[in-house]
Amino acid sequence: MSGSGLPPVALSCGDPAGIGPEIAVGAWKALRDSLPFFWIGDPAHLPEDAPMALIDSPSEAMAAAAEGLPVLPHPFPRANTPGTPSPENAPGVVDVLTRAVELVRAGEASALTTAPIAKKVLVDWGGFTHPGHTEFLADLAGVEHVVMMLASEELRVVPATIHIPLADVPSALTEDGLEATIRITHAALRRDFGLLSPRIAIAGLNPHAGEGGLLGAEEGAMIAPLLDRLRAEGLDLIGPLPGDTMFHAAARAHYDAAIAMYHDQALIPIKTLAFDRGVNVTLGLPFVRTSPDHGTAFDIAGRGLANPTSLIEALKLAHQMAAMRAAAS
Ligand SMILES: NC(=O)C1=CN([C@@H]2O[C@H](COP(=O)(O)OP(=O)(O)OC[C@H]3O[C@@H](n4cnc5c(N)ncnc54)[C@H](O)[C@@H]3O)[C@@H](O)[C@H]2O)C=CC1
Ligand SMILES: NCC(=O)COP(=O)(O)O
Repeated sequence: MSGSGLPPVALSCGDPAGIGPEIAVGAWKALRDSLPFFWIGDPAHLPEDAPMALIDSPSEAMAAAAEGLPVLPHPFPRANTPGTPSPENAPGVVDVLTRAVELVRAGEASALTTAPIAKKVLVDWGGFTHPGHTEFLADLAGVEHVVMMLASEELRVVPATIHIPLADVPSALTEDGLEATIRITHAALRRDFGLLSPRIAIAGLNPHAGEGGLLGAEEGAMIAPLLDRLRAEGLDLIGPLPGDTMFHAAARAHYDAAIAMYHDQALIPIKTLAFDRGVNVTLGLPFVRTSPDHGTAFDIAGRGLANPTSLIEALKLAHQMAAMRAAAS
């Protein structure tokens, strides 16, 4: 237990050939006195000079943090080569993730923060059958619909469809799916972000939100009628708005979160505004999960260039959400 009375946050190693190991050490340096967390992975995959403290159980993390990054060891078959993912190590990345979830679900960890994985590496070599953590965690938890939110001080944004080809977006956008996304987002803004009457903006799919049907039909046929129905229940919804103009500073002042129709419509604005500080949060799971907004950054791994700030923000948000849920229960 920490000073807050909560167990520590579990941090999965992600792909060890990416920047995960070095930013975990950076996060420990920043948070060692304020936020208990532990890293699950192979200690031999950490940078050579990294201060670390091996632990046998998450309950030892708080005390161990005085010495170094608390590490719950999970041996991998191969040594690490930063920048070059190893086929032999790929199954271990998935095992660590599964082990971290088990610790959270057993109450030994208060929340899960994940370091980045390379999806294709895990699908090709790791027996992974999902396009990302979000879908994998939903499956592990037995939840049908979860929501990906990217959060920063400047903007919170949610893609209504996630890791699918752009060509599949129109058929994947269903009224039921969008309704679930709006409801889960609304509930999370209240529960996890303390916003009693959240204002949510919803993007259109097409240029100019369809321009009255001239540039696309989805807005008039599905999105606008759904928003009208939910507004009648009292939800504070704006839209459908043109995706190209809803993210400038003055527009952002009118909402607490924006729901976009596809991955890049959502992630381009937040990564432009706050790439080094954005946090990816999965909403709708029975436990808290956050992650940095960036990926494995194989191009700079092991070179001392990686910025740990997004991971630090992810750990802080995980701890804060776990504390809010504990206080409310
Ligand atoms: N949550 C997760 O597990 C995520 C995983 N990915 C995965 O990461 C892999 C690489 O994806 P990319 O599109 O190249 O995105 P990326 O975020 O890994 O890299 C994009 C650019 O930003 C730089 N960068 C990223 N994080 C940085 C940091 N902390 N400090 C300094 N520079 C940083 C990289 O060097 C690169 O130039 C893909 O396989 C993708 O699936 C991508 C996003 C999230
Ligand atoms: N672009 C966001 C991303 O790929 C993160 O996905 P996930 O692994 O958190 O599902």
